[in-house]
Amino acid sequence: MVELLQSLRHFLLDPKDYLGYEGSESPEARRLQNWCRDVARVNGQRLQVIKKYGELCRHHELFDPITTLKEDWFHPKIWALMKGEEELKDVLTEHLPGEVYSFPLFKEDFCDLLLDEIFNFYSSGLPARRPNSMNNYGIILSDIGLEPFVEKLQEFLQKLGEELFPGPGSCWDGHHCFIVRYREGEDLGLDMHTDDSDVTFNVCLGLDFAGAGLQFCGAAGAANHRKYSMTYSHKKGHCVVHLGRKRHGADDITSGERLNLILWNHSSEYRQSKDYRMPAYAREEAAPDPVCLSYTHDRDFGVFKDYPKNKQLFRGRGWCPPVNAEYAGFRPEGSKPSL
Ligand SMILES: O=C(O)CCC(=O)C(=O)O
Ligand SMILES: [Fe+2]
Repeated sequence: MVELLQSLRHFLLDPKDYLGYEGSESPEARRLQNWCRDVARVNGQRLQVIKKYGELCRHHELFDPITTLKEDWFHPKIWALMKGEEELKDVLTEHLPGEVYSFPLFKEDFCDLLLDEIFNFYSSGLPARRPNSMNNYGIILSDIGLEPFVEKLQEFLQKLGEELFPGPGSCWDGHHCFIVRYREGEDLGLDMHTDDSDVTFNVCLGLDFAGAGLQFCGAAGAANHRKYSMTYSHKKGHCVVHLGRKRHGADDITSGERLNLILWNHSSEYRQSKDYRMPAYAREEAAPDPVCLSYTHDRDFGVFKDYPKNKQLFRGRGWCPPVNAEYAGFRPEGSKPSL
């Protein structure tokens, strides 16, 4: 153990020396040097923002690394479940066994408090990275000083993950937690996708809105990957939890504004398993359901739908389905139907 920690320390302090690249001008050494420089720059900027926002934040209790989560933030049913005073079946709605569930997580007052903090960050004018390539208006919570809150929340939800999704829901040791925001003139909805997450929690924080159903299709690699399974309707304070590999997407908001907290959980242990490293990829059972099509991922999107405005650049970039998983009668976009 001591040796392992010493090696880790050596690598973190001086990766070039650790890997024997010191003094070398090889492409690998240069790549490593550039990578270290980029990571240091991004991390430096992030720490600056956290420090500055520490002086501007409104709800200090959210940022405190020491104190535990407050009972008063949580819906009484989930709190009681975690204390062993409620039964799972009385707290949880099972939408798709082993794949999608929902439950009340936060009290409405706590959603308002969290949103007050988020809007305060927006109005601070401090820079924030976008949570992923698809959400352009969200915030990564660790980037504004809320990493301790995210860690405590993940720990709080771990038992539930383990019970509902043995494997992907076990032994979480990483997270990516962010706010997504949808309103007129900004992002309206989200294309069909799977998450870089083993298990995803998605909590609606408000505000008032219409539309924005969360559509679920099949799991990546399953014969029904692009077949419709259900629509979840968001409710303030309620959380939907699903396998990251389940294909899902958000309908456009038709009025109002929606902000959700998304918690992606990673389990290194699960990621070393055969199930994760060598997943079976079944042939698709039939042509996709239109609601399950993705303009960012699918090779046949244009066969069934017109590309949305400003999304033409994705044409021809899709990978799904892989060649060996094509359904009978598949044709990629741009090809002529056979007579
Ligand atoms: O907008 C939503 O509710 C879903 C967001 C989502 O799936 C994601 O960010 O990965
Ligand atoms: Fe997602």
